Amino acid sequence: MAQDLVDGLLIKARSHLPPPSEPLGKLSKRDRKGVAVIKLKNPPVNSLSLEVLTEFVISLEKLENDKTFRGVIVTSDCPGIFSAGLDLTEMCGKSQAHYAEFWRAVQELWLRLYLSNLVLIAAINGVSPAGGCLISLTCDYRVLADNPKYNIGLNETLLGVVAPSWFKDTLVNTVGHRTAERALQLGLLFPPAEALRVGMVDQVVPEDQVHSTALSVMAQWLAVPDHARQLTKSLMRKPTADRLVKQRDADIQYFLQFVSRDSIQKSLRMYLDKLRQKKG
Ligand SMILES: CCCCC/C=C\C/C=C\CCC/C=C/C(=O)SCCNC(=O)CCNC(=O)[C@H](O)C(C)(C)COP(=O)(O)OP(=O)(O)OC[C@H]1O[C@@H](n2cnc3c(N)ncnc32)[C@H](O)[C@@H]1OP(=O)(O)O
Repeated sequence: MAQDLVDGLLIKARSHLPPPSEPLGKLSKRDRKGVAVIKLKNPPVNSLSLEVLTEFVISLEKLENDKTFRGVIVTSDCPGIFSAGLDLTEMCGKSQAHYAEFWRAVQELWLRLYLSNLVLIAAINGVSPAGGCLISLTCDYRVLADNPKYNIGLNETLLGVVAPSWFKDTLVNTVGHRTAERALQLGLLFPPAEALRVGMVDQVVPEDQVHSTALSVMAQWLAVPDHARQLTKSLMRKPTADRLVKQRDADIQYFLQFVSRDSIQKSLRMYLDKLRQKKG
């Protein structure tokens, strides 16, 4: 039955988007079904570039505004990779204006996801570090594929950077203070069994069952009247989101100051170089 709920929507980097005459949404078709699937598709690693962040926000907004939609499954189109997190090249060697625009887009996506009226289920079908993990943490429920390579966590400290307070809050609200503190300080990436044990994900299932499980879970969440579920979600999450909303500009200034430091730029370059040299 749950299969009837699904329809597709692909989020891709702008350069890969279909031409304007062929819009992303085939809303009439999806109208009848009520659930969309957002598949991140920015090969090779689904890094969250400014373009992807922007497209993601636009797509979510469309779905939020179309009252026939009640739920979204967030998943990946890149085999083995849910998302490699924020695109490191957006934070390296760019202008202050670019950093500000990028960070505002990161904030915007987080706010949209975290406060979404829709039911969001993450079908995590690949590795999910830092920003990738954050996206899943904003969802209402996380289903992770049982593959020992599919680590998940906020590993920012290993890059020499710091997860901002709202990343930290999102994790604390999911796994509790002590687990979050240890995970954040050590930059822990949890394999599936550990992720389940600490509550970073809600379910670990065989890889070929991630999507069907997400669908079943969606059906359960959609069985609750929307208004009651939405108000409850807002009660739980709005105080956390409001902390950022009240100081968005200050948060951007913090980010600018932090990311512009020579030492931080050096750390990020070294990390990127290490990733690139891995192949050679
Ligand atoms: C009190 C003071 C507080 C102050 C706080 C203020 C502000 C906060 C400041 C900063 C906050 C920053 C928050 C950051 C969040 C992030 O999300 S950072 C990103 C973290 N991501 C990672 O660590 C993952 C890195 N990638 C990998 O580990 C692997 O790539 C993989 C995802 C496991 C996939 O592995 P594999 O399939 O083997 O692919 P490759 O490693 O070969 O990668 C292919 C190409 O992709 C490039 N790449 C990988 N990840 C990224 C990325 N995140 N961004 C950009 N590019 C990436 C990689 O370099 C390869 O490129 P080439 O093909 O070699 O060119």
